[in-house]
Amino acid sequence: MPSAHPSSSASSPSLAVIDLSRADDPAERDDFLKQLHAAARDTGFLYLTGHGITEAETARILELTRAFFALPEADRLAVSNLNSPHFRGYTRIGHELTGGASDWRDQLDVGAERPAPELGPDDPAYLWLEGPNQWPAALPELREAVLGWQERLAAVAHRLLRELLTAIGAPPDFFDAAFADRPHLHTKLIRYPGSAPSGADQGVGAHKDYGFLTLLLQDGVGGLQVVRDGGFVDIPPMPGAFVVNLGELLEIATEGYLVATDHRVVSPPGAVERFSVPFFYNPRLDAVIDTVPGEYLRAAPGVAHDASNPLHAEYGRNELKGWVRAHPAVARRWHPSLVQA
Ligand SMILES: O=C(O)CCC(=O)C(=O)O
Ligand SMILES: [Fe+2]
Repeated sequence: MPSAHPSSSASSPSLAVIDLSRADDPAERDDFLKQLHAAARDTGFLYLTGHGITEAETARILELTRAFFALPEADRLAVSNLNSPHFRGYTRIGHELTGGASDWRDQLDVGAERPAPELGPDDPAYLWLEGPNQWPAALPELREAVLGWQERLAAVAHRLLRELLTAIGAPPDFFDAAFADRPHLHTKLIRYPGSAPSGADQGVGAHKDYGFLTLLLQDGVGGLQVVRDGGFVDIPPMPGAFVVNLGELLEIATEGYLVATDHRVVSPPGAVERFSVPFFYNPRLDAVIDTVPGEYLRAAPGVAHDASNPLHAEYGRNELKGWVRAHPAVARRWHPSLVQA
């Protein structure tokens, strides 16, 4: 039974290692589903192997991520997200907020490449989240590489989501319509530039992801932590594995049976840089997520209410909530009506 005790920290928890290739082996399938069910239910976090993404692909995306952040600041600021009503582009270090405090990281937000929507006054504001990306002129190969990566990971996430539904005894195609045509894919290239001069160690503050599934590629530095038994525990990098976690929409859809778990990144020490590339697999913005049917519901506790973080079953609303909270300067510039005075 694969169970990881990753190398770097003696206190690291055992996080399940789920080998997706076992899903296709009739002799292994039942055990695979049992393990996936337990991992999703237990922490909502797991290591995913057997996903079919090659070492060369992951090396390439990390290499380009490093290359992006090595560009002169002027080249990065040329694609600032302040230019984008769609929250796409570059956020400078310290300009993203989580829990009201600055995250000590910079990042490039990318999504599905689509034209800017033409919206009327009655259209939901979350449709602004669709639109074109901003790409750095100084690194022309980034566009094709990131969009290709995003499509590859979407296919893995799609398989995994269907297996997860099967694992809890639900119809595997339950979300297919919600994801059809225009899934809201999102990829972030991130750099954590070491400790903040203030001494604060918030790489990214504790949060839940807003959508369905996150597939995270992290380099070898470490710093990711998840809540467990009331405290934070390290999720060390595991070569060849993605860290997968569940987002708020899966918690809503399963009435709290599956949970979106709080996680954060502690800044690397001193001048050590850490790079990571989370990919967020999300449905159409206008999808309204119904409860997934199944026997499992007998054990579902209901969604936990947190007044500081209202959850919305209309996916676009839930996603927009997150963007406005994390990037208030973009919201103030382009969508002032969404920002409370
Ligand atoms: O960089 C990481 O390891 C995690 C980032 C994360 O949780 C996020 O951006 O939602
Ligand atoms: Fe996250």
